[in-house]
Amino acid sequence: MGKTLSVVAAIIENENEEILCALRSPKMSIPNQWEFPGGKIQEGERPEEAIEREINEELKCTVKANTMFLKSHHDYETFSIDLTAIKCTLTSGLPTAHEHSKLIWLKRENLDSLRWAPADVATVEQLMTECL
Ligand SMILES: Nc1nc2c([nH]c(=O)n2[C@H]2C[C@H](O)[C@@H](COP(=O)(O)OP(=O)(O)OP(=O)(O)O)O2)c(=O)[nH]1
Repeated sequence: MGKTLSVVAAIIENENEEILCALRSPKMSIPNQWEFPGGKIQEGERPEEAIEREINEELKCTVKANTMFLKSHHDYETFSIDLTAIKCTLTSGLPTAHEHSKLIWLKRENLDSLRWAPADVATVEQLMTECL
């Protein structure tokens, strides 16, 4: 088993109660699969700081980290991920895809229509149970 990465991911909801979903590009690791935007926590960073930095870098907008939503662990074949999903509020600008192939807003009930990165499935399921 390879190394374990600590990764933060943003759950961003808009005024229509839709959640932002991002398609990883063919050039990224885990290509062509959907994720919640974010990235690796750097040394010395708190998860809240990491998600605010990553969203600013990747989507060219700003968010505020609100509440921790779900921590999950997933073993890929060559590495593992500790994923911390954090609910965030958009504070300025609109998310735009720079590194991703596409961004879409989806209602919770439709989240399982996408092919998610395997590490995200637990978070997707938790989000979908919130709408029951
Ligand atoms: N950002 C993000 N990464 C995820 C999710 N689910 C999942 O398995 N991953 C994986 C993909 C990558 O192997 C790793 C995060 O790397 P990344 O490429 O997004 O992070 P980064 O911007 O810090 O990476 P780098 O290219 O700057 O080194 O976690 C998710 O929901 N969001």
